[in-house]
Amino acid sequence: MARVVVRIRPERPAAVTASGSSGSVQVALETGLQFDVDEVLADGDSPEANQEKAFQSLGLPLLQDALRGRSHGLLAFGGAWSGKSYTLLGTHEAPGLVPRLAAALGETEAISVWFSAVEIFDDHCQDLLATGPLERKVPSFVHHPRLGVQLVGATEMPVEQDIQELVSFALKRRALLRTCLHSATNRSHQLFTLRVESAATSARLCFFDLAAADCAVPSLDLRSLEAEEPLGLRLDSRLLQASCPLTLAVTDCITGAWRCTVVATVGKSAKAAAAALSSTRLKVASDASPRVQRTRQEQLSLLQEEVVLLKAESELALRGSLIVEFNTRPDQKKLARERAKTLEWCGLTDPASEDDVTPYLANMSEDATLAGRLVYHLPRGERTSIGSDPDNAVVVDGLGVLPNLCSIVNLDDSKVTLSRPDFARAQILLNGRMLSSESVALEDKDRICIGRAQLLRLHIPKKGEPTESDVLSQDTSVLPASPPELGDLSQLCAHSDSLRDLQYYVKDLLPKLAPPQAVAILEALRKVCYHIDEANMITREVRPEDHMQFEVELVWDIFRKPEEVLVIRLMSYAHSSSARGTTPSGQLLHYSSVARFLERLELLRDAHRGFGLGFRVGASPGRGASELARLKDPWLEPSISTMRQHLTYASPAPAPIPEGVPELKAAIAVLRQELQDKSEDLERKSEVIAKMSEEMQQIFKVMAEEEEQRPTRKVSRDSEENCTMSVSASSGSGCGSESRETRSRGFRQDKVGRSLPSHAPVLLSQSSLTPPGYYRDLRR
Ligand SMILES: Nc1ncnc2c1ncn2[C@@H]1O[C@H](COP(=O)(O)OP(=O)(O)OP(=O)(O)O)[C@@H](O)[C@H]1O
Repeated sequence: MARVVVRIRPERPAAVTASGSSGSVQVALETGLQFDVDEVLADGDSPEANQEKAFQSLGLPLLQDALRGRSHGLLAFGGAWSGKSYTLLGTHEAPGLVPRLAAALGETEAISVWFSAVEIFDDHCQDLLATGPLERKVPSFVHHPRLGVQLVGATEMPVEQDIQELVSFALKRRALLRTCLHSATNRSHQLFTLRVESAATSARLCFFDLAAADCAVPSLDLRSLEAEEPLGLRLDSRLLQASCPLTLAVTDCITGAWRCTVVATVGKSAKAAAAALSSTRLKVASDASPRVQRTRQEQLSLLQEEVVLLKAESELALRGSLIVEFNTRPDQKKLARERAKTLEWCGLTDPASEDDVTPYLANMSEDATLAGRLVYHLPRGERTSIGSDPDNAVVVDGLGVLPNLCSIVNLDDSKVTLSRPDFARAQILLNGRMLSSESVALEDKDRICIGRAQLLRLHIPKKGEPTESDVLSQDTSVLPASPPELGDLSQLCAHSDSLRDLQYYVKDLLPKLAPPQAVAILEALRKVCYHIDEANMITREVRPEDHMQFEVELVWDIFRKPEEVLVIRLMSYAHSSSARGTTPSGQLLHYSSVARFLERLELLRDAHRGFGLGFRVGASPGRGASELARLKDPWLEPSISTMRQHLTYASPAPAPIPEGVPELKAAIAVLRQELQDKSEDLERKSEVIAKMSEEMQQIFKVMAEEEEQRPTRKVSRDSEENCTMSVSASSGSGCGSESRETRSRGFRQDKVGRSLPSHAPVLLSQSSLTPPGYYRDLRR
């Protein structure tokens, strides 16, 4: 409940009478209205004594609250010139509540006091302590659910010096109105705040100098207070509707969050006194309890926490909206269906794959971006078949992959077995070795090489989660890292066709060498033979008709490095027919070192890929391939003379480059001129041809007419003479410019001087139509 005090100026109106003692005073008006208040301050003649009395009554409770860390609001209601500002601020001679409180707080140790002054006018706020242009500083009131209403953006000055200077600075900047009664009356509401900070507490003392109802726009609506409804509830609804700065500013005072004091000042006007005393009916929401005031540091950390939360919330909201947008896009469902279908077709999905215990095969690749991209789950209790046949659960296509290569069975998510038919023994390697029997139990992280196309690694989650390095491992070596045992020779030979061909030779050789050297040679042989087998597989698949085969030979210089002891030869086994049958006769195509062979193997792999795409690769050695074709053939070794020939003659000789740019430019200019001359000449010639063909048309027409008239026409000798004379007169103009007289008589002269009828065919002279040299040019 707010404490209500009435202050009556010395010149009190006769209409106001007060009776009763402190704590229960009745103020009555002539009109009959009565108000119960807590205290009445009737001013006497001494201004200083009056102000001191007002401080004792109104100021001390505020001082005690501030020192205890409680905020307190004081609302001053009253008519124009009733003494509101006088009560709050006073004068230099008789300071009001604010300067007295500031002085009292300043005397207390370990407390700092800050002063701010804000004007609320016509629903706008202005900072009265701002030193720049007013419009640059626009403070505002912000309602925080836990910290209450906060004044943001107002200048706060530390109260270290005389506060009167700050007060008079602020008062000079407020909006005033000149009326017929008063020289200047307050047109706006003002809020003066003392923020009191100590190490443990933080409190605010807010003083509202509320303008008289008839002077301010808008003002607090006091009429509804007469209905004695709880103002707190009413203001809450107004808060929601209007966010009026004044309403926001007083919210904490009258909703019970802060303690509140109401001062009704009574001046000379009886009407204004009635309006002011109406404020004494102000009721604070009874169930509200004063809010615990937090220190500045606590407020700061609370706000920082909220900023983090709000950021997270907005981020969450943004992501949520993105997910909703993504999911509601019309093509998403269709795309998801198609993706699921594709994965199903590839054998890459299974309902069981959703749990975390189903074993799976993941591909290994030297390229880290491709490693682990293919994951084949092995459903529990099912047989997962692997091969190039589309009916298999896992379809793998590529070199050395048979239609039905092997199958893997997941028995109970921890026991997994692999079985393969006997004919596929060379096409499946488990950890670099062939399977000793048709069916074996697999272990976690076993490497399974499918033909020469795919290297897969088994993961059994129940036996340990694969690490990231497991999945992205770029170690794609198929053969085991451990060196072979000398006693393993027959098993190694069983792995490899090429090594099997050498087995008797190697068996003889190895006992003659020191054990380390023997192991090193065996290891080198194992690696090389593995690659030779691949080269032979490619060769058989891509060009079976050429019967070519790569083989290993050992150079009998065993003190060199093992790789240098081995050489690779390419043989061609054309079959020759004889009476005994068909016998292979080998022809050596070339030798190469291991390093060179490995380079060639890369080319062969490319050729195999191209073959898969339908390209014909290489030139057959037995079909008299051209030298150039041999050069491009990755199997064949071109002779030195072929290469030299190719380098010398195959590419065209480069055009001589002019020594300097000026010469080049001159050459271009000459060529351009020649081109222009030729095109002009061509134009002239085409004009002439057009004219000639026109003339020819005329001639043919005339001939046709002549033909029709021939029997009736006869030329007289006399007429012929006339014609000759006439033509002589016009000589020099040529036949093309025959005279009017000649034509008028129907005759003209031919080339040899004979007279002809004017419509007879005529050979045009060179001088009349053609340019000089035309016929010469034509002959060219
Ligand atoms: N109790 C008082 N004793 C002596 N002088 C007073 C008293 N109250 C007010 N005055 C004087 O009356 C004049 C008007 O007072 P004040 O400005 O405080 O009124 P106000 O209610 O704030 O008016 P407005 O709302 O119109 O601005 C001032 O010069 C002030 O000094």
